[in-house]
Amino acid sequence: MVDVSLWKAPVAASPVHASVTLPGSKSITNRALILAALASGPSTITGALRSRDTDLMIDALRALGARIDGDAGATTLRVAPGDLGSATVDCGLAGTVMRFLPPLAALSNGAVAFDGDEQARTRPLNTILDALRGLGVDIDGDGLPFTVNGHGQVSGGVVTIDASGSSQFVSGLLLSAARFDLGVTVRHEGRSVPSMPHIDMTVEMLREAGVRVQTPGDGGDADTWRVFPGPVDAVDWVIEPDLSNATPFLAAAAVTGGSVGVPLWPARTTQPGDAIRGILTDMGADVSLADSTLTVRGPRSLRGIDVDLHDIGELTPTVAALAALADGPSTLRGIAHLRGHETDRLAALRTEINNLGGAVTETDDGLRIEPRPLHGGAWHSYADHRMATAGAILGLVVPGVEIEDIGTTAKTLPGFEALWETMLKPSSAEQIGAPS
Ligand SMILES: O=C(O)C1=C[C@@H](OP(=O)(O)O)[C@@H](O)[C@H](O)C1
Ligand SMILES: C=C(OP(=O)(O)O)C(=O)O
Repeated sequence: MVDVSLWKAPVAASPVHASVTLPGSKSITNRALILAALASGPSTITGALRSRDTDLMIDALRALGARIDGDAGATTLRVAPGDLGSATVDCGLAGTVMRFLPPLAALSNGAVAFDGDEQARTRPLNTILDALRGLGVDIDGDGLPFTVNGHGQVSGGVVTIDASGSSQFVSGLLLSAARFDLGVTVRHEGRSVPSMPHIDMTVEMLREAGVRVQTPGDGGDADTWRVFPGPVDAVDWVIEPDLSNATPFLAAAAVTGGSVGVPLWPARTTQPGDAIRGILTDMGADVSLADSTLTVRGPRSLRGIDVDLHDIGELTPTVAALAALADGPSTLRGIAHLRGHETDRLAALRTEINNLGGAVTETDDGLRIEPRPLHGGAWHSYADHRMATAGAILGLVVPGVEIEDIGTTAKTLPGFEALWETMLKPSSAEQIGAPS
């Protein structure tokens, strides 16, 4: 149920100067959990994110038969694979749970019943269920709720899908495919696949677990990914900080003319959040990476931007908030698929920024944002963690922004309000820590 209480977004009385340490990446944590549950021995996961999306994944894998040691909130997890059996899975509103788990559930010996939040029922899902049917899996239903009737084995083989709605359809099939009799060859046909770095993340993590993968980039056909059958090795995973969750904090420096540093920024990563460096630079901020800390120094005023976010759609709410505060117009393109995210993010951003006096129009594949003086008002978050954090960015410089259901940030960043409020304290340049 949506919490309709309002959180008064704090205004930055002066430029923000802070160091903010972020917890682990949602996307890497949930992939590591899946691979650990399919592995041939016990794995450890260090620096795991504990949030609604990752706890739903942990609960589901435990219900399916994996043993996961680590109390509520523990960021070091020991995962021992077990025999997979009947289970009930709550997907919440998590794309990674609803799309990564059905292929794994197909390997179980028993019926695995999936459901989730009411709002999750409208997220695109049938592509992966149809793909699994094409690979020999018995499934009742075409969307939430649905049941995967596992028979302990999946034939696998070649399947053609339209993954233009979500990269998670491809990632989900690839993650479990080494355990299918024939592995899998996924061919995409349709408009281009979004969020390609997330598929690269999947491929990289599979290879780290000793799985043989062929991609379009290494001799395979265009838009085709192949996972060969074989064991999944146990790995001691170390999770990078969540760079998408870092973006609102970096934006705080950009919109207040301050400076924010994020330690433990990886030198090389498949996380889309890394692209915030180029975006903030193009908007006029000074961005530097030294001694593993990414530091953003805000300009006197931000420039508008014309940017294709097709590969990095997750960053759209942050970029839209930045653009609404820039001194010239912006165009965000390549993100039609955001209409199937936690909420229709294009409609939500247009509506909420315009409610504060903005001038945002929706295009076929994105947003056009004209700068306007903004005023305070209620900001609806639509159970979308990134809508809530986008409102917080605006609230730093627009007095009177009140955010509905700030607790929805717990989807990927529990404790967001405390981290945000601490960032605004004068002493916070010293260190703001993630929970350990
Ligand atoms: O694989 C992943 O971990 C994700 C892939 C992307 O999904 P889409 O391809 O549906 O945009 C991204 O937006 C989501 O937050 C996480
Ligand atoms: C789209 C997102 O999440 P999900 O994994 O639920 O698709 C997101 O975190 O921006």
